[in-house]
Amino acid sequence: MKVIFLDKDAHPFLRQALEQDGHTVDLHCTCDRARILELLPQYDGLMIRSRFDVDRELLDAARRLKFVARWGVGTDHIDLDYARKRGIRVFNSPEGSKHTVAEHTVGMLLMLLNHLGRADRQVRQGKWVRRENTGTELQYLTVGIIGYGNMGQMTARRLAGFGCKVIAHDRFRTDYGDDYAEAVSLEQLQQAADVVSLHIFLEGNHNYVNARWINSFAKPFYLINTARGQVVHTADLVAGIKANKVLGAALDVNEYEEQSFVKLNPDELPEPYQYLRRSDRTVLTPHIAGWSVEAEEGHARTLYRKITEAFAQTTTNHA
Ligand SMILES: NC(=O)C1=CN([C@@H]2O[C@H](COP(=O)(O)OP(=O)(O)OC[C@H]3O[C@@H](n4cnc5c(N)ncnc54)[C@H](OP(=O)(O)O)[C@@H]3O)[C@@H](O)[C@H]2O)C=CC1
Ligand SMILES: O=C(O)C(=O)CO
Repeated sequence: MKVIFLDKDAHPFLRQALEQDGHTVDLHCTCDRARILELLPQYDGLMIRSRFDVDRELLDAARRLKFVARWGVGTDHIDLDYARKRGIRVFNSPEGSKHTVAEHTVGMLLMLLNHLGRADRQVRQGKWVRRENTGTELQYLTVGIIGYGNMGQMTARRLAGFGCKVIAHDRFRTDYGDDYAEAVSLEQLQQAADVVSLHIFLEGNHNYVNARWINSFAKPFYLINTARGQVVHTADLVAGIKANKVLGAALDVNEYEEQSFVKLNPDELPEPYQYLRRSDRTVLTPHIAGWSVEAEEGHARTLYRKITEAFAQTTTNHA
């Protein structure tokens, strides 16, 4: 097979293993989309993170494409229905990043509960503030996980060690097959949770966190979002923080990240986002929950396994 890689920073394992199996791998990392459309007809496989939308136009250009290997998890930029119709397999690699997402989630939660971001900034500015930075112990809290898939399960497993109560709501499943979280309905979660961590995908979940959803909680709560920015309606979240319905928010993703940090000055973003930047009750990270040294190799090995299992043309010992 001929495979085109659109990411020069990808861990070398996948490329090397495919080459050792006799496939050809070409790196085209700096091309723009127009050039990729010209190149694609020659390729059987496409390896991509999230640089371009893998939409109908791109899939049509790739006349002999057999697979798309999504280096990472979210497939919201891939037209999965059309790929399926064309018989193109789509592989992703949640096995690679589920541990680091879980650790990042817990890290952000600890930052919120213990005011670590603010305290760090204050000490750097020469301020020694203690009472205002008094923490809240996780062990006495109930953490509600929304979406009990790869990331949700790993987060529950990490949280179990802190002694807190972990409950989880997943839209279809009620038997989780583990002891880390108790399965509950959304309404039960909204009654009990002190912390909510979002681990749902974007499809069908735009503005999932909105004013009505926030106001349905029995108690003020902390919100963590490592899923997708557009799952949260930012203006409604800010209103919730101002009304003390939301005690704090840790966001690794935000609804403006695509159009802003790539193309615009963050200072030009709308006011709700400026509020999140100014507030002491937020923790903001640049969509890095899924990034760790170990995850990179994990993505490479996972995709190699999935590609070779699907096409079963080679027998190797790499995986
Ligand atoms: N910040 C980062 O760097 C990273 C972010 N992510 C993001 O994390 C998210 C989760 O990934 P992953 O755990 O692999 O996804 P999974 O598909 O494994 O899990 C998501 C779960 O959420 C459930 N679900 C979807 N919508 C709802 C809803 N409205 N209410 C309750 N449950 C719902 C799904 O149910 P069902 O399948 O039954 O429909 C599924 O069980 C994705 O958006 C992904 O892109 C992932 C890696 C890194
Ligand atoms: O893999 C994903 O879905 C990510 O968001 C990583 O950047």
